[in-house]
Amino acid sequence: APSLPIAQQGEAILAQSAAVVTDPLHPDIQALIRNMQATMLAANGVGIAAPQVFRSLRLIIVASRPNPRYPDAPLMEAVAMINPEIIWLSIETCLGEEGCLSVPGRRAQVARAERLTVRYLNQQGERVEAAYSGFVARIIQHEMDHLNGILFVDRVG
Ligand SMILES: O=C(O)C[C@@H](Cc1ccccc1)[C@H](O)SCc1ccccc1
Ligand SMILES: [Zn+2]
Repeated sequence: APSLPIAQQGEAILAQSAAVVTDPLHPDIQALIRNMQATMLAANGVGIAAPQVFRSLRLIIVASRPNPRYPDAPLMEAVAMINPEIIWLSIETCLGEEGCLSVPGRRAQVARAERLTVRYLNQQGERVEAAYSGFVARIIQHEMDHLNGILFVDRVG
């Protein structure tokens, strides 16, 4: 699958709220998921949201793996989350360093909820509810922000 161009900070699409995916099993959506995964891997990302590849759709890929900043991050299979909704966020938050494929060269400490529960449709169109914590929860919150037109730099004082 080809690597797609990544929208950079300043592109209008990154500040918009993305649209709900109406047909998760549509071939276009299945192809987009494959292309987003390839794009994320080529860019050494641990996540990516559809608006970042110029598709204003509520679709994210989450793929934590150990990295210099988070050496104990879990190694996980990339998971596609279609129409994700965070249905619970812990009150406890934690600070962690973030970067963004759309804001190259910037790193900042961002406060995020330590734990969350997310409801989404998986690549097979099945409803899933799952709990996450730590770095994976951070990635999900970062990617959900992209679906709502928010960049991590908007959250830094
Ligand atoms: O731009 C994106 O959405 C992908 C980010 C995801 C991310 C979310 C939270 C914390 C860090 C990154 C990219 O993966 S940025 C590259 C990267 C990878 C590992 C650690 C930090 C930054
Ligand atoms: Zn980002």
